[in-house]
Amino acid sequence: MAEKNDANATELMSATFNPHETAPLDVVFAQADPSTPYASYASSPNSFIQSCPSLKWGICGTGRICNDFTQSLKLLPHSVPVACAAMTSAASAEKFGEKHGISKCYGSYEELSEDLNVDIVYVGNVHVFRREVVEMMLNAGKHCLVEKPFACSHADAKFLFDLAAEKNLFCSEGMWTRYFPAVERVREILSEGGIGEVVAVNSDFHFPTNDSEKYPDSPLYSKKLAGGASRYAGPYPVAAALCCFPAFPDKIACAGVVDPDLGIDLAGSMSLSFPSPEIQAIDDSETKLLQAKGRGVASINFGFMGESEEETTIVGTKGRILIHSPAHCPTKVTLKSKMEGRGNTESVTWDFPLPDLTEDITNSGGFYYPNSAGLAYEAAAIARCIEAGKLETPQFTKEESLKVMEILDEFLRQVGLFEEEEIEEENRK
Ligand SMILES: NC(=O)C1=CN([C@@H]2O[C@H](COP(=O)(O)OP(=O)(O)OC[C@H]3O[C@@H](n4cnc5c(N)ncnc54)[C@H](OP(=O)(O)O)[C@@H]3O)[C@@H](O)[C@H]2O)C=CC1
Ligand SMILES: O=C1OC[C@@H](O)[C@H](O)[C@H]1O
Repeated sequence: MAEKNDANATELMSATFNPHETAPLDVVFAQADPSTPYASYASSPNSFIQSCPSLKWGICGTGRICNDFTQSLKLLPHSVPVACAAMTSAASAEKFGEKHGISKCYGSYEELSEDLNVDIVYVGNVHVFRREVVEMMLNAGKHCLVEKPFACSHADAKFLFDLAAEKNLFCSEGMWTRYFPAVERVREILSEGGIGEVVAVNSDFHFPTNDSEKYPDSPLYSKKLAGGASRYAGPYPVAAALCCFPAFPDKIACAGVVDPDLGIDLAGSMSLSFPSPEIQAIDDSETKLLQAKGRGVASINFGFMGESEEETTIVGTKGRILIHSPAHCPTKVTLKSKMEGRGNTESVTWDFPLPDLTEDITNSGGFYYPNSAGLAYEAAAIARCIEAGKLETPQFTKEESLKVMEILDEFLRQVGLFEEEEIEEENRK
């Protein structure tokens, strides 16, 4: 295997950006197409996240991911959390507000929805309440960024996206992976045909929860709160597969480990096959393959019972891409281009370091979850989209969210856990 220091890679690596440099940027993002933020990273790295337009955020929930998202906003001078709300206690909202310098702290989500100063609500409480909370925010005229999983069923997700469209509001699932420059780079390689036609994707995400959560008194293990590995970890590898294949899978074969007492899935695996949306085959003279575009397989697995390497590999007719661990929030990508002879590749790696933390972030306790500073990429992209009048982001569309939900529904159905009516009923309690 040859290691190549590709000129492009060197250029990108030396373009490691410092988010604390003053952004000279009135111009770059005024001109930037919100669909190509990666290009902005490459051409003007020091202002990649800093120069996004202003947006006033309301934070719905005061748990761990809400902490991390709010901390990440501190990297964006123009995106400001102006209000927060807790459903479990007003004291929790006060404590959260004090920690993050947010003056409006509400003891109910209704009050947050009525705050006229809030442009967009980050919905980061447990997902079993998605339908009622997002519906409330949309009905109050708020744009919404909704943590993954977007909802607890495809039906609920469709209902909420339709409502957002009817109200002409931005609404998106927080599939933050897609906004990492490393993933933007992957999409660029794919669209340039850098690995030929994609034929397979392998993606895993197992994180251990029994050492960090009170077992079993955590929402992760609660059937009533829609716990289970497929909803907490599953969206990432499913979305990784969908990033590479445009069609909906024609076959979904699932297996899972279900805890009979808890009634939730502790681990799962899925084999997906994707049909070809284009009937004509491509006669690729280099690979001597007759390959139908978009046809391939994905193998994904996820769980709560151990810690996996957490990588995504995308295999193409002319090479492969490795999204290094942690693949759901990656900073490193390797392209292995196929050379003559089996097993021979030429490899080039790109690093996209996370933004440095501000003192404010460090002094207020930093982050709970790995690489959460990268949530700033998502927040910045959304601010750009909203300013451009877009109702979703090109990085992760509503259509893709709906596909993820449909596949997760199917997983739960095949392992005997999907009771649509029961979940919907729970949502409304
Ligand atoms: N993108 C990412 O990297 C991550 C996303 N997530 C997603 O974010 C969501 C929340 O996860 P996380 O922050 O880790 O969860 P936490 O347990 O830290 O917080 C959950 C919040 O949900 C609300 N809640 C309401 N009822 C309950 C209940 N009975 N038990 C516990 N919480 C309750 C509370 O809201 P309140 O504060 O309003 O009272 C609480 O703060 C999940 O949907 C998860 O999938 C989680 C981790 C990382
Ligand atoms: O989305 C997530 O859910 C579970 C977490 O442990 C993980 O780090 C996170 O990104």
